[in-house]
Amino acid sequence: DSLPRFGVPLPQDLPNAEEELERELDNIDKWGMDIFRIDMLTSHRPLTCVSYTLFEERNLLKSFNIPPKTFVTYMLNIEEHYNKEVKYHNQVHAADVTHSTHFLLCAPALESVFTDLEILAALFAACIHDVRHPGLNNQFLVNTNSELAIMYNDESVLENHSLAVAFKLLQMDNCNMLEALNKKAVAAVQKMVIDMVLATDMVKHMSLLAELKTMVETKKVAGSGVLLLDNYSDRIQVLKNLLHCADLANPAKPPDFCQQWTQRVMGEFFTQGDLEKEKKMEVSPMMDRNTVVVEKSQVGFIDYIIHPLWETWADLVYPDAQDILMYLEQNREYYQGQIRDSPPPETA
Ligand SMILES: O[C@@H](CN1CCOCC1)Cn1nccc1-c1ccc(OC(F)F)c(OC2CCCC2)c1
Ligand SMILES: [Mg+2]
Ligand SMILES: [Zn+2]
Repeated sequence: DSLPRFGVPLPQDLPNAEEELERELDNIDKWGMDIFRIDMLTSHRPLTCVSYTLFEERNLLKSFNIPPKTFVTYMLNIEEHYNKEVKYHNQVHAADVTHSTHFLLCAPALESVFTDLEILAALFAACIHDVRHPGLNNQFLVNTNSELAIMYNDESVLENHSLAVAFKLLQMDNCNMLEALNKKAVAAVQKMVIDMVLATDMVKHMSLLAELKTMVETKKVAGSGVLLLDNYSDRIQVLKNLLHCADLANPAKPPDFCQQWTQRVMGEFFTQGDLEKEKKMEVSPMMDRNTVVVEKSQVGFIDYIIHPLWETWADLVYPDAQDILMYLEQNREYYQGQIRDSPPPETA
């Protein structure tokens, strides 16, 4: 039983789904790839389709003797363990972050900087980084003394849970995509994946950004312009920031994608806010559907979190991320313009 061409069976009711999907996947090396259309064309299995396409394109299945059937079985299993009812932290977000991770790894400034093992670890981390996300944030799980918060002693609860689930699923029948790697390589991948996924916890944001800024100030560059990273600590620090950037890339995407992501995340946040109200808890900031001004929140999010992070990343890989910064500034202007009675843009 051979695998379908893109790893996943396509919807029967769409006559030319395969050629439509091929057309979308032709953009896999572009920032503007339409992950929402790929979600539709794959009957909501974008993660398996995108990860399979990327691993094939990067020749990682052959390099690490990963049987394609095992890879697809594991990824479909991981995809099943993303929660379809959750509006933002579902398999479409995971596929988007995996694609963004791939794109950022393609930066000329990072050319031949990372080994195939490190690239495998980064893509794997992106695929699994939010698996089994309940659509509730760490603070809520801690405040409600949830099973998960108790299990992980209130520390990076969601991130620890996603990692544990991902490595547990690896042990299921015909799912161990790392079976051909030697013990040392498996241990190295596992450590890198743990370090990267734990770094996606937003509480780590400020310290991660501070380290990135220091790295930019002291960055060593080879004659060819590629980054010189000669120890694990520097290498994993760049990979942690790369995944964190990919996780926080929505405001740096083309406007219509940015706006779709905003709708999804507000849907998830308001659902949590409603639950907090129901439980007579204090409603979290940005989660009260009766008081949040979405456009203002997005401008603040971009100004205080997203732009500082992406500006620093763009410095690190200069001049590679300039068009990403352009989308970010475009989206900021859009939201600023949407704020009622906001001052008109200065005329030139
Ligand atoms: O929660 C966010 C950071 N906190 C920092 C403290 O203040 C509240 C927001 C980051 N985060 N974590 C998970 C998902 C997201 C997250 C991802 C895309 C978001 O917006 C858009 F790009 F789609 C997003 O927007 C929220 C709502 C308005 C402003 C922030 C949030
Ligand atoms: Mg997360
Ligand atoms: Zn995420």
